[in-house]
Amino acid sequence: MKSFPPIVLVLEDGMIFPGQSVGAPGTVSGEVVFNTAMSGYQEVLTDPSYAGQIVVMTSPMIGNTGINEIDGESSKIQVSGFLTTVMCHQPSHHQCTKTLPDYLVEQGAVAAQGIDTRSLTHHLRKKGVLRGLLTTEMDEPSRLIERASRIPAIESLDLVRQGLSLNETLKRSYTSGLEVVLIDFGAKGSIKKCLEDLGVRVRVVPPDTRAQSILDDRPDGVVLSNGPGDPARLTSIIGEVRGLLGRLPILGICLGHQLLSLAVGAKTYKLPFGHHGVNHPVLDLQTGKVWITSQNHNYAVLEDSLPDGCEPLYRSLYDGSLEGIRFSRSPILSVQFHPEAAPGPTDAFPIFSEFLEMMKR
Ligand SMILES: NC(=O)CC[C@H](N)C(=O)O
Repeated sequence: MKSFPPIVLVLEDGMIFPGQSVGAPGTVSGEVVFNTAMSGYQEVLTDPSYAGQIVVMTSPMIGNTGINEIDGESSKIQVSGFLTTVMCHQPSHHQCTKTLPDYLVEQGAVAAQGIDTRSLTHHLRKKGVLRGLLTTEMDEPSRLIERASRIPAIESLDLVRQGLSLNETLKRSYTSGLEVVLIDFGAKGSIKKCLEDLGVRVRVVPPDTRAQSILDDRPDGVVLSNGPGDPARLTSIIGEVRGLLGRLPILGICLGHQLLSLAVGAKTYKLPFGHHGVNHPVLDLQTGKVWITSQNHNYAVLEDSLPDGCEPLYRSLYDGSLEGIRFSRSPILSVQFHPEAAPGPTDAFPIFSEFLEMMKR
């Protein structure tokens, strides 16, 4: 039987969770968050919104279908660290090209199996997100705890500008005749794909692109992507988003939704332990329908801070937090959940068609 080197997760509050290393040796740090998805670990690992975070999967066994060539949301692993109870070392799936542990090692990602993810998740639910050090380099517990307490808060990190661009140029047919600019704050590949599947030409631009240069190219609409970190620290980007308001149709997704809200003067706040999973029920306030959505965020927009002309459209049925808004005077639609799913249910795909209709009008 193969043996695995020891690894520990050390939290800033002094809790220590031992496990076995199934990735590369080394030390990583970040904000520890739990994700309740039972599948879709490849999408989670490669979602740039997770930069700066160590992800705990609550599902007890991860890796059963291995890694394939198609499900990556970007070209590399983006999470800071990855924790499971049981890691599958012998996957089975017809599209599988390598095992999850082999992928973690190849990508230099620090990861653990054998972690008591249930008690860790209970702890995070009680205390809220905590900073953690995940390391194969053993030391005195007191020294490790001291190091964990010195990890910079995610709010102080410039994660969006770490160059997470989506620049693959696939040959597609643009049957709708529409062109959108996708501002890449760490965009998941599936957002671009969903738009392209609807026949939209997508031009990806970097996070610091000026509003005027986007407007000069006269696209039919702008999509503000998902991305990592605290939205409120992105002040210059929020200023540029403000410059787009009322000038063309805009769709905001997750971080994009938060930036759009901040641009109109609303406020964001940090949730106690975030929403990370694929079964989050959201109420459509217009129709009374419930959508099951894919979610990954630690911040939310404060509903009470929305200005006039900006109405709540969706609300979380877990904690009542705001999940989407619409503007009465301009074609702007903005959602906190992930209409592109990946991983997760596709209930919210119609958000993209609704945006297309806005652009056509
Ligand atoms: N997926 C995202 O875009 C996440 C947005 C933001 N970083 C948050 O945690 O709330």
